This record gives sequence, C-alpha cells and structure tokens, in this order.
Amino acid sequence: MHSKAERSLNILPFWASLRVPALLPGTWQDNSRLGLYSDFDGFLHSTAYFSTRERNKIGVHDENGLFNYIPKSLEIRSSDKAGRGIWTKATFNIGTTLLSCKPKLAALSNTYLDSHCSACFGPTPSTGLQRCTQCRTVWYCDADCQTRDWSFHKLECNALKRWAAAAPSAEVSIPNDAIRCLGRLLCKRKKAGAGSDWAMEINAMQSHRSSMQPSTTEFHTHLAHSIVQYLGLSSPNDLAEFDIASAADLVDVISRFTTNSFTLTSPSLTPLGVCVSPAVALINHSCDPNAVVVFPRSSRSVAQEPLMQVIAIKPIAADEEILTSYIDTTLPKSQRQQFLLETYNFTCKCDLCENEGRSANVDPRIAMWCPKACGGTSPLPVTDTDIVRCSECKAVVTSTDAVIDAARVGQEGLDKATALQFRDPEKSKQLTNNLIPILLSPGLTPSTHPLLGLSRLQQSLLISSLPSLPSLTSSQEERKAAQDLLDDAIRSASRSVSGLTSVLHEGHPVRGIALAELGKLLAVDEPSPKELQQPGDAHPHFFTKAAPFPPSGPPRLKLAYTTLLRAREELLVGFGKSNDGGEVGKGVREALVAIEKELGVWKQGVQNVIQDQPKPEKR
Ligand SMILES: C[S@@+](CC[C@H](N)C(=O)[O-])C[C@H]1O[C@@H](n2cnc3c(N)ncnc32)[C@H](O)[C@@H]1O
Repeated sequence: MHSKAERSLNILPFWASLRVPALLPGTWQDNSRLGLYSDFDGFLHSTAYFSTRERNKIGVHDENGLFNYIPKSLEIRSSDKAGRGIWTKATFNIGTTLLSCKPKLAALSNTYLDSHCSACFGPTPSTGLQRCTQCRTVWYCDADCQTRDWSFHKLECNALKRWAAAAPSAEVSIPNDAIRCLGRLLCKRKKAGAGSDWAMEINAMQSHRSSMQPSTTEFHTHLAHSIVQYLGLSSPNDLAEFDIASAADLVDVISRFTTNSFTLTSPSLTPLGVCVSPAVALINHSCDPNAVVVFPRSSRSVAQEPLMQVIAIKPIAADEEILTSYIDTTLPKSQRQQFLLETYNFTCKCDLCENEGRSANVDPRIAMWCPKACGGTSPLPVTDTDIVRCSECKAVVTSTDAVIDAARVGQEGLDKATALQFRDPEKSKQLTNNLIPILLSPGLTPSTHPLLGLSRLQQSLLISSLPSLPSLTSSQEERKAAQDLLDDAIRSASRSVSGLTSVLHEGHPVRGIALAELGKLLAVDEPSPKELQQPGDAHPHFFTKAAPFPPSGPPRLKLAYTTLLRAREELLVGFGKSNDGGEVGKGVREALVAIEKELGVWKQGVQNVIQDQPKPEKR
C-alpha cells in the first residue's frame, strides 16, 4: 500500500523537562578522595565556603548596556517575590517567538560527543564529523564549525588531554558536560576580562551561595573539586588566575551556573547537553508557564545554532511577566516543590501550587477514576486514613490501601527503571511492562504520577527496540511479533498522549512531540496487518471502549493522519509559528502530505478527515 521509505520510523525519545540543568554528578569526582588535591580539601570546606558575606551583590552590574539584544517589546523588571524577571510591553499571541539568542556557552553530553557537532549541536552530517586531532574528544561538522568553537575549545583542549591521561579507566576519561561547561565558563571569563559585557552578564546571574540547602552544598563541593582537577590547579592560589579569590567565590560561580543553566535539547526534545544564557535565565518560574524555551533548529545559518528561543504558549497581555517552567510540570506538587527548593532555592507560589487541594477540580497528576465508573475522578489517597470521594458522584474510594501500595511500588519501580534505561534497557522495559498494569488496576488515570512517567519510559524503550522490525521477506511469525511490538508501542504512546494532554497546556512542545511520535507510530507500515479486529485496549480519544486499539489498515492510517494534524497544530505553537513548528513540525507537515496522497483526500482536503473522527467518549 505504501512504501517503507515513505513511512520509515524516525523517532527519537523525548525526556524533556525543559529547564532542568543537566548536572549529573561527575563519574570521576570521587578521585578527590585519593588525596590528589588535598590542598583544596581544607580550602573548600573552610569557613569561607559558608560565609554569608555578599561579594558580588546581584544588581551590582547595572543592566544598562547589558542584555541590549533583548527586544524592545520586553523589559527587565524586579519584583519582591522573585527578583528580576522579564515582562512584556506589548501583547503576544500563542506561537510567537518572544526572545531568540545563541547561548553564551554550551557543552554536549558525553553520550553525544561523537555523534553531534560540538559547535552547532547538529547531528552527524552526511559527510561525517571531524575530530579535534589534539584532544580527540570533541567533533565538528567541518572546519567552519571548528573555527567557530575555537575561542572556547582552545581554552579547554589541554585540560581534556590532561584529564584523559590521568583517568583511571576509559569510561571516565572525559569529564561530564557540567564540568566541561563550567570549565568553559571560567576560562572564557578570564580571557574576556572582568570589564567585558560577556563576563558582566555571567557575573550578573543570580547566586544562592549564602542560602543554599545542605544537599546542594554537598553537590557544589563535589563540583568544585572536579573543576579544580579539570583545570589542573594545584593550589588555591592558582584560582586567582581565574579571578576567584576564595572558596566562597568559586562556590558563587558554581551556584550561578546551577541556578541559571539550561538543558540544551534537540528539536525533538532529547536532552543533548547543557548551556548558559544570562538573558533567558532572567525569566522566572511558574508550574503553569505562559512560555517555553526550545531549540527548534530553524535559523537559516548553521553559525546561529544552537539557537535558543522563548515561545509564548498562552496569549500574553502587555505588562505581564513571562514565566517558563524550570522543572517537569507533570510531577505532583510535592516533588515539584522539593526540586525547586533544592536546585533553585525557592518555594513556588504559582496558582497551580497554591490551588492544590483547595479547588473542587481534582489535580490530574494525582487522580484516580471514580470507583463507580461514573466518569469522574477522585484525588489519590495519601495515607490509609484518608477518605477520598469522586468529585462527580461523591462515591467513596474503598481501595485506599491498594492505591497507596500501587503508587509506592510504582515510584520505586520508576526510579529503578529510569536508572537502568541505558545500562540494561531490556530489564528497564520489563520493569515498566510489569508495573503499568499494577497501577492501572486500582484505577490511576494516565496523567497520574508515576503512571505517566512509566508510560513515557516504556514508550521510549519500545520505540528503541522497533528499528529491528523485520522486512516483508521475514517469516509470518517474525512479522506477527513485530506487529505486536509496534501495537504495544502505539498503546503506550497513546496512554502517554492521554496523560500529557491532561496536565500540560495546549501547545506545550512536549505535547506536540508526543502527538507526533504517536502519529508516526500509527503511520508505520504494519508488518502483519490484522484481518479481523478484536475488541481491545481502547484509544482514549478516538475510539469507543469496545473498539480495538490500535486499528489496522486504512482506519489506522486515517488515525495517523488526524493525530499528526493535531501534532502539527500544537508544534506550530510550542516551537513557534515563524519556525514552522521547528524541525519536527516540518517533518510532520511532510508526513501529512504523504498520507494525504495515500488516503486520496487531496480534493476533499483536511476537513473531511476531521469530520470522520469519532467524538471522544467519557470513561
Ligand atoms: C534563573 S533565576 C531567574 C532570575 C532571577 N529572578 C534573577 O533575579 O536573576 C532563578 C531564581 O529566580 C528566583 N525565582 C524564579 N522564579 C521564582 C518564583 N516563581 N518564585 C520565587 N523566586 C523565583 C529564585 O531565586 C531562583 O533561584
């Protein structure tokens, strides 16, 4: 019916929390315990470290003259609640690019160093990547990309060689992205000079050194040790070269970095590394944001990449504050607040946080279906004495113990499966396969944590195992197994979409990408199409309970089409209208055109397909 080439699977998993610093503790940081840098041990734990004396007060550097690339329609203002932030001076529609700039510095994650360019962050071009012949660690598209990155790389090349030479094993021969990014920051700051705009913008970023949580202090000490080791400093005096007078100063820089860094993502939201933009970092947080930060790879010139853009996902009036989310907003309030306090040192008081438990509406992040199946939901019980009721028919939940147990087992399993996802994907997949029915059976909704997290992880693991789909020359059995795998991935993706659409605002890029993944899965050639449809797992949006899901044959392709149409609409918002929805949005447009040809709807156009779509049914 349709060729494999036209509808091959090209899906990357997405993990994005759009503004979480990629600060995994360095795998080799514990070497400081070997006593290699014993001079620093006392220094980093000295009283100076815990000093509350403010050295570089925020605002010491007048914003006048700095950040002059922020458009005139925006303004930096200050509030008692959250310090500086960015406010609008005009109204903006959804999908408008509010701010666009290249990060001041960035570093690829170790996983992507040999598959992505360290300058433009693009994937390997058809001509292949070229490696730096000196450190043999970073790779570039070509000489142009290498030249553009040279102002940074020349400062780190020797440090990378030194680290590799001293590494006890190949697995730890490259410091992680946070250490390399911090190294770039310190070297460039020194090179640019304290009076330069570059250094002043970096120094103007907020630090929480004087009021850190104890867990954060420990983490920062670890990072400080690694940086010292990476830069090859043998005594505290060497730090003076980097304009750092004391341990407190070093922690100040680290705090600025951790409070203000961003995860740099691919156009499909796969985290690729870490980056710093002092201008975008001025934007404050809300768990229900009106804007998002994305990297759509839509600039006309590679030299502009990785271009970072702030896009409005809600209409924004004049004199409104632009707010993005620093965390994964699919998480329940308790986890969001804990993360914000530990990493960003504040307690969020956004409407979503303030209204939890107060409003009549059940938060879909912590919801279960009505025990009488009236279609309503009730909040999840937290303790075994909690009496919770359906918000519609007021039926009391009696399976309290079972629900609490399932949620606890699910959280432990999610943590374990997440830790295993790269080391042992098969085991991780098995865990998610076992746990999801345990959470579905007492009635957790698809948007409820940790079911949503498990579904997203399962979907990604299933997709990763799909490229081995057998060709049509394979045996009937192999094709049947491949069909089952594909159908499992579709059901998992469908559950994720259903969960994400309940908790994220329409147009949120994570929703758009999830819909695009579901649409692409539905559009993949079926290895062994079903002749007869059996009742099965119902698609929550498009099918009645009794209808089989996923469908087979032309109805499946039609569903792929409507799903991709929805994806395109949402991607146009989340990745910006002027970017044509980013790389994924453009890909979805092309897929839609190809399917339109197959469905023979050229003449009738889009409208016919939408009219055919069954209406969603209440559970
Ligand atoms: C990336 S900075 C944002 C810009 C910062 N307000 C400034 O003046 O530089 C993050 C810090 O801003 C503050 N912040 C951001 N959002 C906040 C909020 N919703 N409530 C309270 N403080 C907030 C916290 O101190 C947080 O660590």
